[in-house]
Amino acid sequence: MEIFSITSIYALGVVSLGFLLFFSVFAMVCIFWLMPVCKNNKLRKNGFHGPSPRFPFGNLMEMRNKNLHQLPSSSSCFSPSGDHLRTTISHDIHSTAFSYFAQWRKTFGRVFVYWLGTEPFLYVSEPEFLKKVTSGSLSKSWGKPNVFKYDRRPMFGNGLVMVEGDEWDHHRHIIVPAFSIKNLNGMQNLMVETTTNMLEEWKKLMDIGKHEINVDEYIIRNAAEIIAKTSFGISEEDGKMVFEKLQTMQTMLFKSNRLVGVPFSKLLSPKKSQEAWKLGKEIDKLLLRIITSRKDQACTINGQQDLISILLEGNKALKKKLTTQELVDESKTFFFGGHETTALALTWTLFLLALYPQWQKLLREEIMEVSNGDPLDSTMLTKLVKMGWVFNETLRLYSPAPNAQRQAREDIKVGDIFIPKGTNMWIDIVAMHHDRELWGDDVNEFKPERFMEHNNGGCKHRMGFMPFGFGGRVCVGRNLSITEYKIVLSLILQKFSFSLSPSYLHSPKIMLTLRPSLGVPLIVHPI
Ligand code: HEM
Repeated sequence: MEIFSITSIYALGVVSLGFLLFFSVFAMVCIFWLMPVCKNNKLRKNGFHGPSPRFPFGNLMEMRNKNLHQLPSSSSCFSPSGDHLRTTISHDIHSTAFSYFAQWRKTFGRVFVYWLGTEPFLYVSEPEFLKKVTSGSLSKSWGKPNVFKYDRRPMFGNGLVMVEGDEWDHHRHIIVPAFSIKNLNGMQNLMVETTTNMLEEWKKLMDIGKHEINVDEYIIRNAAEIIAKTSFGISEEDGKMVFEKLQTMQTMLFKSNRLVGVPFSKLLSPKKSQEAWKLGKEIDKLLLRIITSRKDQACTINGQQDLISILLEGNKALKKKLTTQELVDESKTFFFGGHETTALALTWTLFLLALYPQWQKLLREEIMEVSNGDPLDSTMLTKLVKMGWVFNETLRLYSPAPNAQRQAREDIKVGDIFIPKGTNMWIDIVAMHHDRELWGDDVNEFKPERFMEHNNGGCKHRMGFMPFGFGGRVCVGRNLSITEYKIVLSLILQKFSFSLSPSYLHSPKIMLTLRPSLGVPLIVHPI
């Protein structure tokens, strides 16, 4: 009897395990296959087509293979004369850095469906479509894709870039005043001071006969130092630590061969995921120490409060305050969002000005006209009009933020367009900035003067030029980046002239942001 009951318990256990296994497999098939297929069928039924996905990678393998065939265009094989470089380097980066999208666009049009793993994405590079499905009251129907939330958490936490709905409203309301023109003006001396130190380093290199400088490395460190001081008033050492940890984390999280959307892909590189989360925690700890020490005492730089002090003060006055962890996440967001994008705008500008020395000359003359040799102040910065055109043209050709993503939080119906709840959207900013139909035949030429008469560079659609995003979620740091850009570029142009090094290889690549993946070596000379 006893033996019978042990056997039956054993059998029951095996059967339960069998059922559990069956239901787990069934649930996985449903979540990772049937549900996405269902979503995809709905999209197709509503007229959205695209390349055929393969389980479990979707179109990831095709994307990888298509990009492997695109080699960087080498300038080192040619004589480094300016004219020659101008004809060998192409600004048509959409067809090289994003060749998969460029090819699918030719086949399926400006809006189509492609898959990252088991996640279907509605690819959008048509401004009118984007306007229709996101403007007005529909803006609140979109959030940020869940599939990226886990990946990006160590970097942005639950900061402004990631939050949604009422929580986003609340965060944005507290943060926007910190970026007021008055606050930004107070940060200018610090930007000048930090950049002057960087340029002294360049001068020292030249004094020992070294004229080739990898400017991208200096520019990004300078931008990190500026944001560390203007945001948190933190020491150079702490700033350097946050910067280095963020850089390592970014390399780990956003290497191009990531398997986004592929079920259980994290298990393939558990060490890297763990390491990134560990770095995220270390940065949190450091920022937490800074914020806690600040709670009672505001920090001033040149008599001006830094961003975190302004945030803390704004927070004190509110009924519903940001928690300490939310403040840490916002600080991380400022740090990351605040240095990389501006540094890239400056780096790509130096590359373009090296390629087009006539614009270097024009900008130098403009700085002299406006400042008369005196240190630049905020009124003078607004008068650097041509520099503003160069800024816009650089952001158009080499947009540091190459795309934006959304996920529909509810069914969206506009006219005959139907987008089911849960649909991801991939907005290809680079494609719109390089679209011949929107910009004309000179779309891939560097022509800052196109911004002379129109703020949107004469683009045929208002939303065809959107380096800072669109709608309510437009970049909060826009004015900070323009101020920093004008100050750093003016100081460089006043002291040095530069051309592209023969060792330069043109290799724009996406790693969350759009980077010159092999650096920007310039030959620099004092004026
Ligand atoms: C040239 C420089 C910059 C570029 C090209 C840029 C680009 C962008 C873009 C495209 C978005 C929209 C993303 C989306 O819709 O998903 C965005 C949002 C944001 N940016 Fe920037 N950005 C720059 C500088 C900065 C700076 C200096 C800061 C802060 C110190 C900053 C902080 C943010 C934040 C917090 C958001 C989220 C806004 C929200 O969702 O409400 N950015 N940026």
